[in-house]
Amino acid sequence: MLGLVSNSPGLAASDALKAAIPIGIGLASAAYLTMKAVAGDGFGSDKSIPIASLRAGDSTHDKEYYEDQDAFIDRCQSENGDVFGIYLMNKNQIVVSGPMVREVFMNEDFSAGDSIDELTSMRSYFRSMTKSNADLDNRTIHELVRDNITPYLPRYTARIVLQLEKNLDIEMAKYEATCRKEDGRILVEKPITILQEMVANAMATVFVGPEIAKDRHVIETFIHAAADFGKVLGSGEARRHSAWKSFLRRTEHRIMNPLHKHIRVLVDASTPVVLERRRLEKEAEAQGRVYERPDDILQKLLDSFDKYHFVDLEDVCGHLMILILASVHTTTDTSTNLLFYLAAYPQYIQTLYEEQKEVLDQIQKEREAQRLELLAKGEPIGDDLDPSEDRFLTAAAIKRMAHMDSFVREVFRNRIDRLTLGHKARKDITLSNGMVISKGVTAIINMKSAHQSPSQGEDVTEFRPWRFVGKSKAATKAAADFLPFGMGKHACPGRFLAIQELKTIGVLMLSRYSMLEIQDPSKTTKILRSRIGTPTISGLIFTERK
Ligand code: HEM
Repeated sequence: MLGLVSNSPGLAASDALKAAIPIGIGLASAAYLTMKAVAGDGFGSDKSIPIASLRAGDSTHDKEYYEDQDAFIDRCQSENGDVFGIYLMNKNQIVVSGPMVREVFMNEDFSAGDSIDELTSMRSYFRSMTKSNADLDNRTIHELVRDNITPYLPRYTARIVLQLEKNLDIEMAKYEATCRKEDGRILVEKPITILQEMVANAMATVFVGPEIAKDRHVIETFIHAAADFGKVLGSGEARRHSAWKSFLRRTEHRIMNPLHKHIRVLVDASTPVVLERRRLEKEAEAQGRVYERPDDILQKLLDSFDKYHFVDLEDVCGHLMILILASVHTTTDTSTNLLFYLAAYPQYIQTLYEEQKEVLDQIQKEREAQRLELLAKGEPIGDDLDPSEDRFLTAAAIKRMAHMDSFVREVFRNRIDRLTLGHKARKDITLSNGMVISKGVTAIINMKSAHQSPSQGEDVTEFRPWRFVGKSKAATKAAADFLPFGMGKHACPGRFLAIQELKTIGVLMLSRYSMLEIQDPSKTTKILRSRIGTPTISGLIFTERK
């Protein structure tokens, strides 16, 4: 979900605002504007919450924040403590830091959905894509992932890995043919295009099954839906619209939702397949056989049609579309970013490569031992112990790669926006320090306070990829010290799939390439700290493993 919102760069909102504010504001008028912001709208009535001062010449906090997020937060926190007001992204918000972060995530009267909707009117789009489950706080989308993807992940893994591998080879072959440099070095100017193909194909094979995923239109939908959506979501100005304009905008969304054409693609591609599945099921029933159900999310949703109150196939595809929006772009973006981290820190590649060899060696030995034991007992060796599969990247193998897991977690820790995941108060809420966040006000999370707290270990401002090895801190563990997936009841249910894909992509890349280099090293810092959804601004050079 995050990616959808972040598609709209934060600066665009401040740019829009800048246009409305006279240039050349001095210290005095800046102070006036701060006061106006406080009194005018949104901070609420609790005067004990301090408002961060504005830098001389600034009319909002956007510029200072985006110039150096860490320095901005350090200044504000040292001047105001853990809870303070800021004017960012066209909006008055209360920054919540440290131990109180947990209180925001765990209190159901704070709503991340309300906050995103205020910025983007996203819900009106979603409502126009589905025919059921219109209730604001409906948990269906969460449950679809929790109940139909996560528990079956080990079963889906073989298909996901195969698809990632296949598309990596197809895409790299294109570059090898046209962009091969000397010494086995291959320049890829837009690495995200490789990851788009890999992730879209892997997600499609699980979401709609291999047959429907063969349809190129379906893959294009998986790749482009989030970007098309991002274009119409806007950058936050919607919130400033009058009630009348907001109404018009919502009506427009219902009629001109660009995602309707993507839903049509899914419906058209899946209709014949679903009909054929029905026919085969009936045939099996008539012959007294057990129908072997296809193993994909579409089938699982059809099997639970009544449970989820679906209306028809179009409705099912609308729900699938929301899952696509939540999953494909976020995973594509973060896996592309992972490659840039591998390129920026080449000194860690050998350890990661050795780890994958060691894990696969170990699994091969264990399977050999199991086969020998069965032989010794005179028992048959099943297909599950087929020696040709000894070195497959199974879910269990990927799970054992502790260094890769720690690397991925550290990438998230390092990259994350320092202020994000706003939650809007649905009523006046008193924090444990006695401060009250008023109804309608957004509490925004100080990620720096969570991700750079002393509990993270040494050198918290540095990238230390083995920070979490040997600790019980898996990259999937959503908690107060790791918040890229949120935490609590609404924590991203797709994180298990996302992390598994990210680790697999890292493993596959390093099994084929011994080194990655950033084509334009001057962009390194900017890329490593880029927001989810921002375009990659440099190519990557891949060196083939000999
Ligand atoms: C790297 C990839 C991903 C990132 C960074 C990410 C991040 C997030 C975040 C921050 C939230 C909001 C959590 C909160 O409100 O506390 C969220 C919610 C959600 N995500 Fe993800 N996500 C990713 C991948 C996925 C995938 C692969 C799926 C589906 C297969 C998915 C499905 C969802 C859903 C359904 C929600 C809404 C949960 C709710 O409101 O209860 N996400 N995600």
